[in-house]
Amino acid sequence: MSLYYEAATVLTNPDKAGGSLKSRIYKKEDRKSSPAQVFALVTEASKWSLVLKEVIEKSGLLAEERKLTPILALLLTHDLLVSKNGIAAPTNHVLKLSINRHKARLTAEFTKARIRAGFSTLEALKNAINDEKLESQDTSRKIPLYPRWVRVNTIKTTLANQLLTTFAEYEEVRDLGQILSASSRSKVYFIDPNIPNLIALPPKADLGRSSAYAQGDIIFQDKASCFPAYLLDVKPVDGDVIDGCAAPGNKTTHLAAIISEKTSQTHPRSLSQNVIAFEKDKIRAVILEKMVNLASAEHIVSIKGGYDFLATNPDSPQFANVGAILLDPSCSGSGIVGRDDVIRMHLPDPQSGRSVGPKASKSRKRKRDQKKDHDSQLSPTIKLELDESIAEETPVNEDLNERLEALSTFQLRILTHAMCFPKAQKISYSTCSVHFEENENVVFRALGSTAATARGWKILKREHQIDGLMSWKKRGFWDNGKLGNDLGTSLEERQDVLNGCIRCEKGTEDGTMGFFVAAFVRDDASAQNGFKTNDVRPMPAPLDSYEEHDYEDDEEWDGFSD
Ligand SMILES: C[S@@+](CC[C@H](N)C(=O)[O-])C[C@H]1O[C@@H](n2cnc3c(N)ncnc32)[C@H](O)[C@@H]1O
Repeated sequence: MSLYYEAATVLTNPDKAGGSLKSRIYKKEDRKSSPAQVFALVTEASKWSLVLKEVIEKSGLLAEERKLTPILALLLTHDLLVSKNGIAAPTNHVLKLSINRHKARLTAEFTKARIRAGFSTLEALKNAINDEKLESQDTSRKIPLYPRWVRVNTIKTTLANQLLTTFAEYEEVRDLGQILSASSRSKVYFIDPNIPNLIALPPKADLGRSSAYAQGDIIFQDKASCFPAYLLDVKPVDGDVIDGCAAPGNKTTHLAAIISEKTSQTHPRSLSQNVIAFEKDKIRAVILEKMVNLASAEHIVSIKGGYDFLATNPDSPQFANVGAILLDPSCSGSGIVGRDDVIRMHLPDPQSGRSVGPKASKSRKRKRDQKKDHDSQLSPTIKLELDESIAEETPVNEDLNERLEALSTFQLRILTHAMCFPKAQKISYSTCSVHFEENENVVFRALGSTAATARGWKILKREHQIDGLMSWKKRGFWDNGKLGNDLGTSLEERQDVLNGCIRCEKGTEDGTMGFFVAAFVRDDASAQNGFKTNDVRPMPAPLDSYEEHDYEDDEEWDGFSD
């Protein structure tokens, strides 16, 4: 099979093979062309596809060359007009013959398209395409740009060291906006002012094959996802830390990094503080283990794979030293943003140019007999994920209200369960949801629970939060219709709780996903003494209890990401 047929098969994906574009190309063994050649053709042709789609449509190529599908036409036109080496096929190859017949018309349409786009030379057009300037003008593209957030893994390295090595050729910019508008080739970084050891790179910065990433020196993690471990502000005096819902492990490894940094400052030789990471889903627990090992956090993290955090007994001696708990339970995922490291291939309309060209009427006659091309039925734009990534959460859309009720019941159970650990002094609760039901609603109901009142759990007020988050402006909100007013709190207390809640919005200049986090601390003086853990056990699961999501991403793990 020729390079073009092979590349077209990768794009149409008739076997419905899962995985990213890279894994589909590089893992398939029975291919004649080299994977690098197929990958280069597909990615380069995608970059040019906005322009070439127009060229092909105006030339009437597809109306005349019935052997060509829109994808084949795009790949061949790319090599004919843009590639230095031209069409990679013998002179008498059927595909080469069919595209070469239209060389004059395609070249003329290409020149007109370039001039219409405002570029006086081919070189200027090439530069604009490489800098994705045409893509960013494409109005069909609604995904806002997000930076590529990179957390430096301080278990293995330091920010200063990474800036001198991995990012040695990069230049620092002082404004996140410069990062958001930078092209993927720009070597610029921005040091985040809120979270230590976090930097932002241009949205499509490709570090997935860098040795720093492969060795676990850097971790791709959204800024908002770094808030919970940082807000928990674990210190050596806090003892062990539980991560109740850990996979794929971004927050677990962040907790481990914070512990390792603080311990090396205070007790350089001893590391008696552990993170106990629970993950109910066995497949995701394997991913968690890989991530913990890659981050070199295995001496700090003890993984409880396949364990339900809700089934733990808080009074068990193994948790006697647990002083802090991080909870990032399953949620609707409504705050998740589609990452922008996908490539888009804009396909020419197979019906275009039917009236163009001398053979158009003849080809119309043949129309009914013609077997429909497989890829002519594809959507006009194919989106392909470049790299594999394991999401922290899988968004769900169906039956939203019912889903939110079941999820918030589960989230409240898990939070009130955490409040029962006798030595725990701090808890962080987070979701990547934008819904009040899963966020402030859960916080208020947890604060009103017997578990909280018996043990004196309060919201961590804004003024007591760690500096980088105290200064964060977006705070919790109140939704009148969704939680009764009878909470037994004054308006002032309610406002204190809302101010303690931290929100991130997606699609803003902050460059984060939609996210929520709040922390709780124990105030022993206000605890209603005399309760035993059993008295304050959280409510039993309701009939329509939360059911685990079907995680789509349980295929072979190929690196970790947000
Ligand atoms: C939102 S994800 C956690 C993301 C993770 N904190 C991170 O930053 O990479 C929620 C995880 O909790 C797990 N989970 C849900 N209920 C659980 C339970 N009762 N006990 C332990 N793990 C649970 C899910 O399988 C899922 O992997």
